[in-house]
Amino acid sequence: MLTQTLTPTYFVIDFDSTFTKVEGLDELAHIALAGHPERDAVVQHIRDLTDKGMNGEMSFAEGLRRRIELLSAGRPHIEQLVEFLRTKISDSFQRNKSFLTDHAEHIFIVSSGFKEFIVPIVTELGILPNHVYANEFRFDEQGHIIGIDETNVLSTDGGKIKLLRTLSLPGDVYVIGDGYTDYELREAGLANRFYAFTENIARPRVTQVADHISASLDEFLYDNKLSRSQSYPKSRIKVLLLENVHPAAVRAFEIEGFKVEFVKGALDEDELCERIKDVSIIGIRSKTQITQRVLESANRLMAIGAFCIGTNQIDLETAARRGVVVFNAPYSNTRSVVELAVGEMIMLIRNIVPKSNQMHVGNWDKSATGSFEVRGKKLGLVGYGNIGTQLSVVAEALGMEVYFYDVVDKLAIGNARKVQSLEELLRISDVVSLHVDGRKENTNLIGKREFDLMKRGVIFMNLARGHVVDIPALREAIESGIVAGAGVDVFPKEPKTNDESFESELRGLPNVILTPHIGGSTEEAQVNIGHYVPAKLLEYINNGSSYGSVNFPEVQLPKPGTSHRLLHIHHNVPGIMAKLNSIFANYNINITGQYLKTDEHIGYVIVDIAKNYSEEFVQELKAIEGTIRFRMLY
Ligand SMILES: NC(=O)c1ccc[n+]([C@@H]2O[C@H](COP(=O)([O-])OP(=O)(O)OC[C@H]3O[C@@H](n4cnc5c(N)ncnc54)[C@H](O)[C@@H]3O)[C@@H](O)[C@H]2O)c1
Ligand SMILES: O=C(O)CC[C@@H](O)C(=O)O
Repeated sequence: MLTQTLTPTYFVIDFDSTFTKVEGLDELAHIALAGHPERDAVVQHIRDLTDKGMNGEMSFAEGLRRRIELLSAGRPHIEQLVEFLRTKISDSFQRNKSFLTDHAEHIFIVSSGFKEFIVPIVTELGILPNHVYANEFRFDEQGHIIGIDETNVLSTDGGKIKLLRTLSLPGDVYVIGDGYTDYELREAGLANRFYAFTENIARPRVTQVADHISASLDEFLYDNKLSRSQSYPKSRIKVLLLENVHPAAVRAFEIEGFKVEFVKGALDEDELCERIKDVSIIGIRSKTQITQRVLESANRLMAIGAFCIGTNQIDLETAARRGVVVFNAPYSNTRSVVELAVGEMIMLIRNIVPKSNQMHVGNWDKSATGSFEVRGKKLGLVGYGNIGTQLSVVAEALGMEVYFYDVVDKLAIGNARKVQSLEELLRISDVVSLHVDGRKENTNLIGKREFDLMKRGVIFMNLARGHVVDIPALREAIESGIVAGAGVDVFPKEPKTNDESFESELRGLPNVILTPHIGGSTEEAQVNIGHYVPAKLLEYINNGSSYGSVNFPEVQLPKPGTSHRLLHIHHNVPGIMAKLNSIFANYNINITGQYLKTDEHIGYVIVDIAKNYSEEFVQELKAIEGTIRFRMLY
């Protein structure tokens, strides 16, 4: 942790919706009114009164009096409330217990809530009991709440102001809270700064007047250069998710405390250059092009998540040279593509599409002409990777003979047979299915020459990438009868959103199944991807692990434990490690773990250190010639 301290400063912290995620009095009503026929309505009434008070729309004293009247609670309910509040302490307060204990002498809880439930909670995190200023209940002999201590200054309008005047703190005062009454301390000149705390609730009337907005305690501590649990506050990390990725992904980043922006469609290059400026993580699918220009506009970008298999839409090399790690989901939708390919293959070879279309206009054409079984037919797979091999297994189970051609020497699975050239594969196959990756060199891999090599009456399928097939040549092959049926899921030019129309020379042809790039679009695949890709990205952001990346040296790391972890990404040129190590030696810093992986262009070194470090040490590491990016984790 950074160990700088501040000149004498007092921290005045609110309780409800700041120290805890909820409003204590609202929750007390919820507990006390269990079984009451109108519980929801009464609790809602109490919440409305709380909100009015917090927003400064109602006299505080009046709101408090009316809430207490509605409560009908007693001591046992307060005990239950305390148990409940223990589970509702704001995440960033829990993470930063050491700040609360280390600065206990300078921290005051000033709240319009009640000591009976505030003291047990805050003292567990190191707050001194005599530094808690809050209201107190009055009880009857049976322990029922019958009112509040009206002599307590906090039960009156302007109570926090009056209290702070009496405290007369001898130094700077920073107020952290979510309510208007917290801001009023600043307005009254009793505080130097007011931080609107928005981790649990952001009230526009309060944030508008705040000196700063802090989405977490880490952000407050970061602003004030105080020791904290996060080197860089997560609430400042912006995640941009495009192309309608699964809600599981949004949740994963929000739970982590990141700021998430969600966009349903893709963005074009200009829009993206603008939107990506302050983004740290971007999630896309197949439509968004992450070009060199986009990457050059992305000043803060650390990682890209391709919520799909293909990564040809991303300039992977430029990303790596800029220290941006790219992850994809290499298997999450494989099965979905295979099932669609099998379904289409059977529909096409049976000539079902024209027959179905005829039925819709009233024509009954019961004939077997031009309809075949897949059993015993030769399936030719171009590309024998994850999808190709899985399709191979399923097709064999259907009784097909499987042949494949791959540029890499691949081991045949089951009874599938490897052929030596694309030409040979095209000549022998009854069904040709493309499953190559989208590298540039595969542009127009299948054109007129290749269609001319195929058997007359072949079934042709492309569920890989649009640019792999020369579309005019495919149209010609369909019209000339070489291709008897085609299934096409991917196109050289695809609409960016569902509102754009689809233009293609393949429209209107017989026995052609056109699908809108949905090979991987099943609920199962999308939910898998929605969990898988964020997990990879978070492992990289939180831990430094690049395992599974498609453009970066892969390192799988243990958790940093109590060490500080330094991540240094550099151009792969000689001498960098020697320079790094000499800086560690000069500052007498003990290394507890070191991991290094390089590829042709970059080096990625991770160093765990046991000792506190200074800002000069960090600056020296950053200044090493050839450094691309430096990050500190703890
Ligand atoms: N339609 C969809 O919704 C959808 C869904 C998922 C994947 N895909 C696409 O499907 C394709 C295959 O995916 P995968 O997961 O099997 O990929 P993969 O990387 O596992 O396999 C691709 C295989 O193609 C081979 N290959 C590349 N170029 C070749 C060439 N010119 N000739 C022969 N072999 C070649 C590679 O060596 C590799 O074995 C990718 O293009 C992917 O983007 C589409
Ligand atoms: O869902 C997508 O946009 C892409 C699906 C597919 O082409 C992939 O590469 O996984």
